[in-house]
Amino acid sequence: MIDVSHYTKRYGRHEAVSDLSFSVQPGAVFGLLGSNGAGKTTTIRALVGLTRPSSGTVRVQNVDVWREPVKAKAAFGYIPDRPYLYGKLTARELLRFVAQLYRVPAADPEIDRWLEFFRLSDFGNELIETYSHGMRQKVAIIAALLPDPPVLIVDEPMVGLDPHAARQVRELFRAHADRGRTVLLTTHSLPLAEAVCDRLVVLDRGKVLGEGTMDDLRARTGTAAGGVHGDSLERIFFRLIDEEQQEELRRREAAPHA
Ligand SMILES: Nc1ncnc2c1ncn2[C@@H]1O[C@H](COP(=O)(O)OP(=O)(O)OP(=O)(O)O)[C@@H](O)[C@H]1O
Repeated sequence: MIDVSHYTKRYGRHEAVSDLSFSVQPGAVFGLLGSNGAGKTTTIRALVGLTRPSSGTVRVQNVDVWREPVKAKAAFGYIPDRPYLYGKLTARELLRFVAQLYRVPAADPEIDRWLEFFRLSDFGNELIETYSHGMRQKVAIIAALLPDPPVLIVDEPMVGLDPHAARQVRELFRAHADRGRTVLLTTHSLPLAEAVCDRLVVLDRGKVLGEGTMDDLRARTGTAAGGVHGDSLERIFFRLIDEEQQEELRRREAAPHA
């Protein structure tokens, strides 16, 4: 599970994320949505131990990421938006290295299976520096999933993937959660979020505009309920952003010199 409690991140006087709280239970895919600069990557970086919170706590599998980083990091796989992979290793070498770090038993057949799954078998012994962007992204996804982590944290997973791979990855995330694991992802793809996420939080300029299931968000925004027949996430998303902009306008009119 993932637990974010009153998380705030400040850069100088700028508050990138303000008092964000949410939790994700095993078996669920949770989507973190928002406009550019909303604070999605900042939140993910706190959760994976890369950017220290200004206040609040972030926990993975009941372990505080900033108090017990090694224990927390053993519990999650992380797919960054711009993965760094060792270019002078082949995909097989890199994946064996990951398997050793995470003590994955009998990893070689598993690595072969993953390479085959992503149509990379013919390239498994080529240096990663020769790979296309999408091929690197696939290797990063395999590296995160190879240890079968209880928690998977994903920042913008679909960038650079072809439509076939994008569908595979979408199904992988769903299947991972359906096996009792926890998945958190950020994405700008509203159709992806709508297809795989059980719950969502919509952020804008560091603040939560809405949180819950699709039907919770429909109720919150007054859009039409009704499961798959209800209003789309796109409509809900724009309604939330629109409401926030009108609210901002009212605040400015009330205090023009603030
Ligand atoms: N290292 C940093 N120093 C100063 N400000 C930063 C830093 N990293 C992020 N920010 C600021 O924090 C805010 C949130 O950025 P973040 O990268 O989390 O947004 P995002 O929701 O992931 O956006 P995008 O969809 O564009 O990737 C932005 O205003 C950004 O300028």
